[in-house]
Amino acid sequence: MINKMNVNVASEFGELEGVIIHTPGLEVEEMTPETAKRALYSDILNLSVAREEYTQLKGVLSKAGLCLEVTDLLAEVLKNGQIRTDLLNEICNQENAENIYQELAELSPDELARQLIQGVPINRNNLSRYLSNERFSLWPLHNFLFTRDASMSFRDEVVIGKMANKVRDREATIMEAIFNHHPLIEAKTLSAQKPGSLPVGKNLSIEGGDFQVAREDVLVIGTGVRTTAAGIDFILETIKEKKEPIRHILVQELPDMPESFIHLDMVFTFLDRDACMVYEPLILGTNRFHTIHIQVENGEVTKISEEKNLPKALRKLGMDLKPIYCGGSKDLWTQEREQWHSGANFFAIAPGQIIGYERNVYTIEELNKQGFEVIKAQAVIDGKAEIPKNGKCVITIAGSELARGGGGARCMTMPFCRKKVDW
Ligand SMILES: NC(=O)NCCC[C@H](N)C(=O)O
Repeated sequence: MINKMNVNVASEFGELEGVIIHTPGLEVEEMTPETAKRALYSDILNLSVAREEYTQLKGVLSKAGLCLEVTDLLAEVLKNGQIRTDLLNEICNQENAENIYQELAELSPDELARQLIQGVPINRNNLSRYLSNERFSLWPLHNFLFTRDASMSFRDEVVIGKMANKVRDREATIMEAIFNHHPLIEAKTLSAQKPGSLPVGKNLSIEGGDFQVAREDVLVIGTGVRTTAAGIDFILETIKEKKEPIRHILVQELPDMPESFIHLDMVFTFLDRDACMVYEPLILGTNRFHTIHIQVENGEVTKISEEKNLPKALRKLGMDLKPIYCGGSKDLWTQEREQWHSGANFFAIAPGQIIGYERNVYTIEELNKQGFEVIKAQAVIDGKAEIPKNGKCVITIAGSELARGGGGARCMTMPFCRKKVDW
């Protein structure tokens, strides 16, 4: 019997207590080279290889804290008749699929959860549907293995994302239902899909890959193709409402192209109290992508100003982080190659204890030079290696196939509870 857990995330690396993941299912293969772009993939995946790799991530996470699967959480929530009706109504309305409401309403909670994630094949029972080029009435959620993006924990709240692309909208709707109704998790939700009366602009979108909790009072948020200025203004308005003595938002602009720059966590992740991973050309190099500091005091924006770069801005706020270079520091080509395959995307299970792809060998070598012991995930899972009690380490997972989906360890994890960091 697991006790109810309160959402509590005030850092990127406090010891992990609870995390939500999604083991990839049939949905990741439901695309062709032609439709991969619409599915937000740059290549097509092989499910059995991806699952085998994912098992390593899950194995390590399960040793660190409570590791919950979206499908199980959703199926639990769907056992309640009223919640199920409301959620189905919302999804069918959102996706113009009212015609399948009844057939979905009759499914068992487990089967409904599966279909809401893996997609509902089109029933070709009239001429329009018979001739349709579409394969599904409800699209498979190809990207749900990246549980990071549809919702984000911040202190005792969960912000429900407003996804930049329609193909990911249902992920956010499902996460909202889970956080609002699952008996195991106590959370306050705040939906960017439904900003209500908050004065925010048009084109609001915000995704978890851009949202990082540096400290209780400091957020770092990327803006680019996935998170808009209006998305960050939404967060700003909610912070203003709290009227706390002081809060900071550091904003990092991101390039639109190539697609490996979609989120901030593809170029910058926190590793420890004193270290961060950076894609140097964007985070430290001279470029036209600004770093902006928004200061909020007692419910008012008191200052918006430009900073030299993220590590310098964080240093001014008392967080002195040594930047470690994705791809190593010698060769720009290597940096570009490893950044493309999520080489900067690390997930911390505790201060200085991080998970990343073993395929990014130059990045792993650089971490090792900076004092991180390299440990293979399989060795941890098989009990042949221990995660050191207090030492720094990088636990490497296989990721040749997973990386083709466009994300790494941070993208594949949605932490909802971490221990307080002893700063
Ligand atoms: N935080 C992340 O960077 N998530 C990776 C998301 C990849 C997914 N194919 C997408 O384009 O949304």
